[in-house]
Amino acid sequence: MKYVELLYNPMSGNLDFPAYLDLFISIFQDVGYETRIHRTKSKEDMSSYLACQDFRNCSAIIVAGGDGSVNQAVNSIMKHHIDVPLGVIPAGTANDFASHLKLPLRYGECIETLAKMNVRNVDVGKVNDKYFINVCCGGLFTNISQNMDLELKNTLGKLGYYIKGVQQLPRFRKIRYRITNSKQVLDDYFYLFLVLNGRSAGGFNKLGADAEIDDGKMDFIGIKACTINEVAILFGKILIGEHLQDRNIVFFQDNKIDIECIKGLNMFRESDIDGESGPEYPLHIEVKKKALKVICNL
Ligand SMILES: Nc1ncnc2c1ncn2[C@@H]1O[C@H](COP(=O)(O)OP(=O)(O)OP(=O)(O)O)[C@@H](O)[C@H]1O
Repeated sequence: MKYVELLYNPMSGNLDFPAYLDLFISIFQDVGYETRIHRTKSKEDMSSYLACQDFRNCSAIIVAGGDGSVNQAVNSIMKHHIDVPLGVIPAGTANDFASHLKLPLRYGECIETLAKMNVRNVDVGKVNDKYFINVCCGGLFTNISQNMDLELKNTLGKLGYYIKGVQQLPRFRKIRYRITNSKQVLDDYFYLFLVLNGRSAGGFNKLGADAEIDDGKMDFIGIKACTINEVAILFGKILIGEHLQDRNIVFFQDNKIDIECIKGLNMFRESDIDGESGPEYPLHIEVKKKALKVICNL
């Protein structure tokens, strides 16, 4: 019998996904699949469960959770060469990857879409020994998702990120990065940088340029150290997706980017990948073109 593996993080988003388990089972049953369910207890549980299962007869691994849960699953799938398509149910606070795949945000519609099993190969980012699906970033704001109180996140959702962001403003510090791409070396002071695989991060859905899911390129967006007034104007432009031309933005696309932190390392020792803590500097970032099979709505 064909089956799909459903892994759900019961702590993601506003904790409502478990009420949809029967709907999930019945939608997949109608198209001929049994469901095997694993309720993940922790990050480690997600990784160790995926590492030790036999997926030979499995038609899809479906993760219900936010970008953090999906990131954990992608890391295991890539590291253990699990050749099974990944499906995502946007049950988290920020669901950037699900948006990138154009999956509906309502659970019922999303499950119906996943059951059509429209599989495509998409790009995955790799930084040092970790994989990311949406974003690898560094500098100011980058640890917001990692450090945010779970209750605040679950009650306020994305608004919680913005509130935390505003709280960080008095800590504005410039950081000197040396950034090497295939054409040039940039050495400058920044507040933060983002390397995007898709277009969105942290719920901001117009951050990157128009990008294809399998074009083998990442967008680098760096916000240069500037005055607080200029930062305010820039954030206004980011909200409407008109920031890439701003003089305080460094923007380029490439498939390999190296980033060294020259000054300011004490405060920002680690990077952030998909809202989880990322590797320490220097960062060697590359695109693994079409390396991941996903169920999408494209
Ligand atoms: N795989 C997991 N299974 C169960 N709990 C987890 C898992 N991963 C993280 N947690 C816990 O769940 C909470 C939310 O984790 P995380 O931020 O990684 O989830 P998420 O899927 O990105 O969802 P959200 O977008 O709501 O944050 C945290 O308290 C974390 O400790």
